[in-house]
Amino acid sequence: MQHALELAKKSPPQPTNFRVGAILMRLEDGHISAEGYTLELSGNTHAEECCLLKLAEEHSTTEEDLSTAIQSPHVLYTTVEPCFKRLSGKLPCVERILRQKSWIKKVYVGVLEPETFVGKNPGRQLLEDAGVEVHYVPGFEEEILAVAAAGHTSS
Ligand SMILES: Nc1nc(=O)c(N)c(NC[C@H](O)[C@H](O)[C@H](O)COP(=O)(O)O)[nH]1
Ligand SMILES: [Zn+2]
Repeated sequence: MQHALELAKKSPPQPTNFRVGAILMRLEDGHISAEGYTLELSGNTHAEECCLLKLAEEHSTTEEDLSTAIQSPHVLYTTVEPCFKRLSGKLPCVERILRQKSWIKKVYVGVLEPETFVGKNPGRQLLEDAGVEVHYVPGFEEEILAVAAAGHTSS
């Protein structure tokens, strides 16, 4: 989670989203298959989205078809829990993860999504219902939120 937080710090501060870092780690050996942070790739991307897009690129496939290219189970670390709704209307990360539930078996989150933009985030339940475990990693909340909201007007 510390590594994901370092990634989040690379994200350009914006008032309209959170700065998030994410890592896709292979379960069997801890190999980092992909990592990303908010807005790393063009197109108003989320950190989790960047991980999937970069991995798809690496396997010469699309994000949608990634589950045909990846077999070994992975865990996703993300400093802020995956979004279930986006003000931009782009596909939320919970949906993106559900498409990959054959190989993304667990999601570790550093904080639950603050209600700043879209209110309560029921994404965790959707993931658990689909068989993707969601684990909360305590101890990083304060720093994760400070980084995530760095682009917001100081409240
Ligand atoms: N888990 C997560 N990873 C991210 O990389 C990111 N930026 C958010 N942020 C959640 C927040 O709810 C959305 O950023 C707003 O709803 C605006 O939506 P867009 O980002 O413009 O699609 N959440
Ligand atoms: Zn998202």
